[in-house]
Order: sequence, then C-alpha cells, then structure tokens
Amino acid sequence: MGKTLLEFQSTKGDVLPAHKFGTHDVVVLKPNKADVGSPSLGQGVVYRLKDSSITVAFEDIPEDGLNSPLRLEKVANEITFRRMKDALIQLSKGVHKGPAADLVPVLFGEKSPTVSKKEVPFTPFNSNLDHSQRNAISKALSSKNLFLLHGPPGTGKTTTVVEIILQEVKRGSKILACAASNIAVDNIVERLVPHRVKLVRLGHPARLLPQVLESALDAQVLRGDNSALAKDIRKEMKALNGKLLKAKDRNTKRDIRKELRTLSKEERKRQQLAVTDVIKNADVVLTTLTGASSYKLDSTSFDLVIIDEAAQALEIACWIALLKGSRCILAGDHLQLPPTIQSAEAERKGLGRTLFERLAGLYGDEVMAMLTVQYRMHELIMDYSSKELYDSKLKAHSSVAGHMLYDLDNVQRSSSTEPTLLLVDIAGCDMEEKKDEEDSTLNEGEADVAIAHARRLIQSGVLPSDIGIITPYAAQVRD
Ligand SMILES: Nc1ncnc2c1ncn2[C@@H]1O[C@H](COP(=O)(O)OP(=O)(O)OP(=O)(O)O)[C@@H](O)[C@H]1O
Repeated sequence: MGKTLLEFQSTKGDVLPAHKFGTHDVVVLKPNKADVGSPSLGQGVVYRLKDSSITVAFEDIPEDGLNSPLRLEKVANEITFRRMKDALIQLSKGVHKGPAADLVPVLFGEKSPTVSKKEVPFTPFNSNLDHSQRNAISKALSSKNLFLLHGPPGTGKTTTVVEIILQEVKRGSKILACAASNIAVDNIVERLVPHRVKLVRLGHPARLLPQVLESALDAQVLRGDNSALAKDIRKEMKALNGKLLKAKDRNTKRDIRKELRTLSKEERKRQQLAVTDVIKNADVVLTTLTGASSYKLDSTSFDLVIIDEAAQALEIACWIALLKGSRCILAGDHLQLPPTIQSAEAERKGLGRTLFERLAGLYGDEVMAMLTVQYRMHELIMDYSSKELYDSKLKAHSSVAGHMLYDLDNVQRSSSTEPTLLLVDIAGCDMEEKKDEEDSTLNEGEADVAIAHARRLIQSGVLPSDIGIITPYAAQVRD
C-alpha cells in the first residue's frame, strides 16, 4: 500500500526481551544513542511482532542513520486525543451549521426525535433474519433522526447493522459506518463485501485485517489510479529504490534520496485527487470513530451515520462521527460493561454513562428496538443474564438452545464436557492474588485450575483451537 516495512531485530539476533509493543502501536525510530526527547528518524505503526523481530510500517524510508544501532520508542497516540478534543470544542461552541445541526439538539434531549409510526416494508437481502431483527430494521428505516438498535450478546446486532446498510444503500443514502475498534469495523466490511456494495475502508493498512485490505482506501487509490502519471512515478521510484540499495557512494545516495522525495511529493499530490474520487464514489465509508476525523472526510457529509458497538465507545469518540451526518443509528448493548473512564472527574460529570445509555434513558422504546433471539449460547448460560438484565426477553435459537460440547465431532461425554456452565470456587484453597510490577493482578492457583480444566477438555476430544481462556488482567495472561 505504498508504505515501507522495516523489520528490526536485536543487534545479537536473539529472541527479544519482554516488551510492551503491540501491533497498531505508534512508534518512533531513533539512533540508540540519542537522548530522550531528541528528534526521531521517522514515525511508523507496528505491523507485525515475532519472537525475534518487530516490523514497522513507515510512510517514508528514514533518510540516514539506519546503519547504526537503533531503538524504537512507543509514543502516545496524540492524534486520537487531539481529534476527540477538537470534537468536544466544536460541540461546546454549539453546532449551528453543517449536516448535524438538527441532530445535535435531539442527542442532548433538547428537541424530541421525530418518529414515524409507519412500518417501512423492505425485501431483505438476508433471508434468515428473525422477527425481532426484521422489526428493528423496519424501525431503523423509518427513523428520521435517531434509532437505537439494542443487541444483547449473540443476537445478531452486526448482522442487523449490515442489513440496514444494504437497505439504505438501495435507497440511495450515503453512509458513514463506524465502530470504536478496527476489528469491529473490519467485521462489517467483511460482511458487506460479498454484496458488492461500493464501499471504502479508511485507516492505516497496518491496522486492518488482511482480508479487508482490498477494500482499503490506499488499495483503491493504488488500483483506481485515476492518474497514469502517479503510476509512472511509482515505477520510477521503484527503480530509484533499487539503485539506492546498490549505491555505495554517499553523495549518489543523497542525490537519489532527494529525487525520491520530490517524486514522492508529486505522487502524493496525484494520489490526493484519487482519494477524493474514491470517497466521492463510495456509498459506504467505513472507519473507526477517531478515524472519522481524517482530513480526507473534511468536505464529505453523510445521510446516515451508523455506529456499531456504540455502548462500548467513548461518547466523545462518537461525536467525531456524529457531526458528519443528519441522521444516526447507534447499535449496542448498554447493559454490558461500558468503556473504562480513567478520569474520576470526567466520570463524575457524566461521561461514565455512554451516549447510548443516555439516549436509551431519554427516549426508550420510542426510538429503540431490542433483538431477542440469541444465536450463541446454550439456554442455560443465557438464562441468567436474560433474567437479570433483559427482563427474561431473550430466547435461544433452536440451533444453540441445547447444544453441548459432546455434540461436537469426536468429543466424548465426560464430567468435563457435560456441564453447560461450571463455576469453580477456589475460596479457601490457598490461592492468593498477587500483583505484578505494573500493579496488574494475577493468581497462579486459578491459572492452574483453568489449565487443568482445559487439559481435561482436550482429553475428552475438544480441539485446543476450540478453547478460549479469558481473564480481565494482563498479568494473568502473561502468567
Ligand atoms: N437470523 C439469523 N439466523 C441465523 N443465525 C444468525 C442470525 N442472526 C445472527 N446469526 C448468527 O449469530 C451470530 C452472532 O451474530 P452477530 O455477530 O451479528 O451478533 P452480534 O450481536 O453482533 O454479536 P456480539 O454479541 O459479538 O456483539 C453469528 O454467527 C450470526 O451468523
């Protein structure tokens, strides 16, 4: 996608020591000897992690200094922070113009939402939709400014969002579809692609799932190539890059790099035109909430903004996307855990509640529909949350209501595979919690219990790849 991947290893070529770099992190590259705060050779995004190397995607090839030992520093993602702050400032000034001028007062409870009672008939693209999904879609299509899709776990929230997008595209709407995380956005892209929707996925290619790269803006720009010139320039740059690798003389190298810079500038100009074209032609633009503040969308407004997993998103991040449209659909489940608000003051002043929860409280069923058929869990697992949180409204679909581990191929019935839910109480077993050096909690005894159970499942024939072990603490994962 026009980025340069550089792979870094330890100078001895050994396995890397424990570190905290993760894929998608923003890092800067510096000479190893450079002082703290000194300028970097370049900034990139971590693309791949291996035991003995870290691969980083750079926009440009760092100029000089690659021949001596280097270090990578993880940097705070200031852009995200700045984008959220900008949205907040814009809101605090009042939104009197722009696509969202009429929507903002509705979202703050200053103006009632317009609700149409008329059922909107539609022919579904997905013929398997259940009654609650169809009802929700019809309500979403008839909404004038706001609709909340309430999707408890495994009820097909994303399936429903995808159908809404398809129906809206059919109606001729231009849609901005977002979620807080890259993975949730990619999930929607993957499900839309088979329908041949004109879509584009914005975001750094190093952060996207390989299977959606074809839909990435960068890929479409490279492919679309509205300018033959940009292609020629890239060819020329490739040749020059080859020369650069072979060049020995310092001056020659410098000259080649200078030429590469000029060419790259020219190519970028051409590409900008191509970017505008791709976004203009797309019926659906997909990006993370913070990605929606990209300057590439500056002059684009949307008929509809859809936010998936809205109840897990920070309200401020939602606003970045919401300010770009006149109508919105938020999909989520305010009865699951909201995002952690780290500032006690922000929490006290109201940001402890998500936008979704606030709107559900303000307008309730007037603008909301709940999905009630669940396609993931045995009904005994579902029953607890259904009773405690969802007014006993959830029904387990027949394909999962009674499914057992021992129904899987080659899995035997045993004391480990028979229970649908097994709680192991380790109180009084001398399994004490500890804190690691970063104050994260771990409990070795509990880890042993989980591993022993997983072993028993494997002995009964469950495939290791079918077992997931989750824990809320990072230290427990490392343990
Ligand atoms: N009408 C349906 N008929 C059959 N299967 C369905 C239907 N709707 C959804 N599913 C299946 O249920 C599962 C959950 O769907 P989906 O990922 O859309 O749900 P979700 O509510 O977004 O999930 P999550 O709980 O992770 O947010 C998927 O495997 C999907 O294929």
